[in-house]
Amino acid sequence: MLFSVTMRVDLPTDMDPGAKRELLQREREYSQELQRGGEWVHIWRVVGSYANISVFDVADGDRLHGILWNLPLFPYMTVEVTPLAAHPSDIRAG
Ligand SMILES: O=C(O)CC1=CCC(=O)O1
Repeated sequence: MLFSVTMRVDLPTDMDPGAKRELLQREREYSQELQRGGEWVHIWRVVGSYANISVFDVADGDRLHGILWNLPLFPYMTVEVTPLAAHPSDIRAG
């Protein structure tokens, strides 16, 4: 199943710089592992925002929930999930 996920990040302005660096490093490693595994298909920065739009290809909503819940940045995120379906006008669809 394909999902579009918008993640908005709001870190506390007074967060310890070392803790912030470590958190962002863990987030990057976690994300890149899922990208290499094929479940995190796209990640795009939203221009002008500390936010991304990502596309996930996962078995079901439970799997996506598990992935999102375990994001190191999850406690500092607002997440919006949109399930995707094939569009009949897509020229790539058989
Ligand atoms: O910077 C972001 O948009 C938050 C994020 C999610 C995965 C990642 O590597 O960074």
